[in-house]
Order: sequence, then structure tokens, then C-alpha cells
Amino acid sequence: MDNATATITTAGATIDPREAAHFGKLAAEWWDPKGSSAMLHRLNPVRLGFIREAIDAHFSRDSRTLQPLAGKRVLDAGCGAGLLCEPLSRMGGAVTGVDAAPENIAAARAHAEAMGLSIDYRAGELGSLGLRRFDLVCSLEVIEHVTDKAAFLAQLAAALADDGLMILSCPNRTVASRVLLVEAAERLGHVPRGTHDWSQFPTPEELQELATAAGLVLGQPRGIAWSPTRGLHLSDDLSLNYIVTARKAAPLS
Ligand SMILES: C[S@@+](CC[C@H](N)C(=O)[O-])C[C@H]1O[C@@H](n2cnc3c(N)ncnc32)[C@H](O)[C@@H]1O
Ligand SMILES: [Mg+2]
Repeated sequence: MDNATATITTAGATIDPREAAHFGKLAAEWWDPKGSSAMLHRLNPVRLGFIREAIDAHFSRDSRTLQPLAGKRVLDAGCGAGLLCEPLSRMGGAVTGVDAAPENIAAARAHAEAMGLSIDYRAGELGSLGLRRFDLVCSLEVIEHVTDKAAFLAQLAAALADDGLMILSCPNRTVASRVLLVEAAERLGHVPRGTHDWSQFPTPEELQELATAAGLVLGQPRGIAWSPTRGLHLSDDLSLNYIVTARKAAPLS
């Protein structure tokens, strides 16, 4: 397929209307670091460290370059109100943000405008938007909220240029994640009630299988762990949350 012009269209519905409604209700507070999306605000510096390193390695960029994404088309799938889209735009990328909740897209547009950033925000099903392919595709903390993980990964893979970089993150399905990320976090109000269905968290092995089926090769996952002294940080401990790169598998010749 011609990367420059061809549009991607993939079959399959991945949006759960109840999920879209749940996240849509959080839109007004999304950019408040102390509001209902506080956890995502806290995750941002940690995951941006991982993302920046992956960008520099994949696109052979100098780590001191301010705009390593200059000239690159970037997709953030399940972007919420744009917490990741904005830094990616500041890194020089031509960013498109897609989300299931129109309220989030409205909040994202308003915030980007106030920041003087130009980001293409779209509400709806990724595979139906007629977008062109992207050099960098991110989808962080989304796959545990979609109706069909295989269809969603197929949409992400279709959106990725052949030589592109993908970055995924999600919670792991472990005893620790059930106790801390679901029960304690929702009881203590760190995450809004009803945000997470633990049974939907993919383990790294399950994500690996889904990725392979979508024609993707995963890198080495890194944990996003928490400790009272260090807060959230990148770690070898994958038990709570993990982040991983992916690229397209080489076609069989
Ligand atoms: C936990 S939030 C994460 C937001 C953002 N990726 C971040 O990490 O800051 C999950 C987001 O995924 C969106 N979402 C859920 N299912 C989706 C789908 N099938 N396609 C696109 N967005 C979806 C929700 O509306 C919500 O905004
Ligand atoms: Mg989540």
C-alpha cells in the first residue's frame, strides 16, 4: 500500500458505548491534575520517558533534539482529552487523536486551541475514519476498554506504516493489579468507580498473542510500577501496568 496517500479502512466494531459514556462524563475534568484523570496525569512523565527513548531508537534521533517527531505522522488511538497528543505535538509530530467519546474530543480540541497547538481530533471508530497511515501509533490504557481486542489491534496495525513504531500500554491481570489498581484505587478515589473490569486486563503473554495475530512484533515490555518513595516509575516488575513497543512483522518472502 502507498503510505503517502492510501486511506485505511478496517472492519469491526471496537467501541463499547458504556465505556464511551463513562469516559465522556470525565471530559470536563480531564485536564485537572487533581481531577478524575489524576492517575493518567501521574503516568504521563513516566510513559513519555519510555516513548521518547523508543522514538529516538526507532527513528535514529539524537536525544537532545527538541522535535524528534518533525516530519512524522502520529496517531494516538483512544486519546481521551489529549494528555499524550499535546506532548507528541510539541515533539514536532503531525498528530491525530481519535477517541470513542465525542465529549473527550470536544475537550481535547478546546485545550489544544488554548495551548496554540494544531492537532487533528476525531471522534469515532478508528477503522471507519478514512485516515492515512502513521509513522507512530500510540494507544495507551485503551485496549482493556474495547469490545474486541483482536479487532482493535488489527485497526492499529492497519494504521501503522510498514516501517512505523507502535507503543501500547495497559494494566496486567494479576492479584496485585486487582488489589491495587481496581479495588484500592477505586475505593480511595484515585480512579473513578467502575473504570476498570479486571477480567479485561491482558497479560503480556495475551498481548503477545494478539499482536502476533495482527502481524505485529512486540519489543521487551517494561513495567510501570509504584513505590511509596519513587511513585510511578519504569521497572522490570510488570505486575501492575506495562508499556511496550511494537512494529510490523517482516512480510514472508
Ligand atoms: C483510560 S482512557 C486513556 C486515555 C489516554 N490514552 C491516556 O492514556 O491518557 C481510555 C480512553 O479510551 C477511549 N476508548 C475506549 N474504547 C475505544 C475505542 N474502541 N476506540 C477509541 N477510543 C476508545 C475512551 O473513550 C477513553 O477516552
Ligand atoms: Mg484503564
